[in-house]
Amino acid sequence: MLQIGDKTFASRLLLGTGKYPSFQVQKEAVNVSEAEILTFAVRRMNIFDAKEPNLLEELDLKKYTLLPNTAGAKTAEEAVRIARLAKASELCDMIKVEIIGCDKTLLPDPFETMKASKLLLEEGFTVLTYTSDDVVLARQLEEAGVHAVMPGASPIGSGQGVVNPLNLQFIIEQSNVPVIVDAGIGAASDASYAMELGADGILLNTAVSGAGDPVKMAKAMKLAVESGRLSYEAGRIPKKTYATKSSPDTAMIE
Ligand SMILES: CC(=O)[C@@H](O)[C@H](O)COP(=O)(O)O
Repeated sequence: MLQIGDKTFASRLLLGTGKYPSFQVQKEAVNVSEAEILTFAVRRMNIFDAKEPNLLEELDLKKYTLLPNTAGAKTAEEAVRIARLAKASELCDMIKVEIIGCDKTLLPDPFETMKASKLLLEEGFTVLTYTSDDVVLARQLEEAGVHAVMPGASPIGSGQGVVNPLNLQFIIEQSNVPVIVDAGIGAASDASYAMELGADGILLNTAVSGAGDPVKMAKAMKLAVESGRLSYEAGRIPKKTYATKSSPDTAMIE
């Protein structure tokens, strides 16, 4: 089970809700993924046009935990304002802190991210923080009290998969809070690999919403996260330079 703050989840796949080709496909993909945590950008919520379909209105909120994020914020103050708005809507008291510091790479601003995380912790939020794969920053965020750290596998929407497995491994080894690998996953093998490294969960969006068949990819991601976790728990064999026979040399038929 994945535990974040005081909540536990059977699924270790967290799904983003942006950029699907249609509302129907979005609904089906969410369903097939069996994700229990759905993230959405508070600033992009459809609260203005009652005629437009709105996933949040259709969801069985007993089945899903909503994880609002502060996408669009460039400063801690903006992120805090967005988080308060999400809390006021009574959808959830969890918040994903996401403060972009560079428009080209969409990498997070470490200083504003730390500041916002601390302010929101003081206000009683359950804070999950999107961060780069910086090992020291991840440790300092945990020391500040965040409930989960969310290092990127690679830039948001790039689909490059895990570009720095060593840093992810260091973060995973040092962390006492869940490590959710967030952003950059491109294929099921990327998700499985990150889970095999020991990540506690994966948050992804584009790999599913932008896939040729998003519903099929949602299923693939569900299975990949599960198989990666099983493989991690089972314990992989050590890598060796040279071959080792896989059947014994003894008791051979002459
Ligand atoms: C940090 C961030 O915004 C990510 O959560 C994003 O929503 C998902 O990234 P991908 O679209 O690359 O999966």
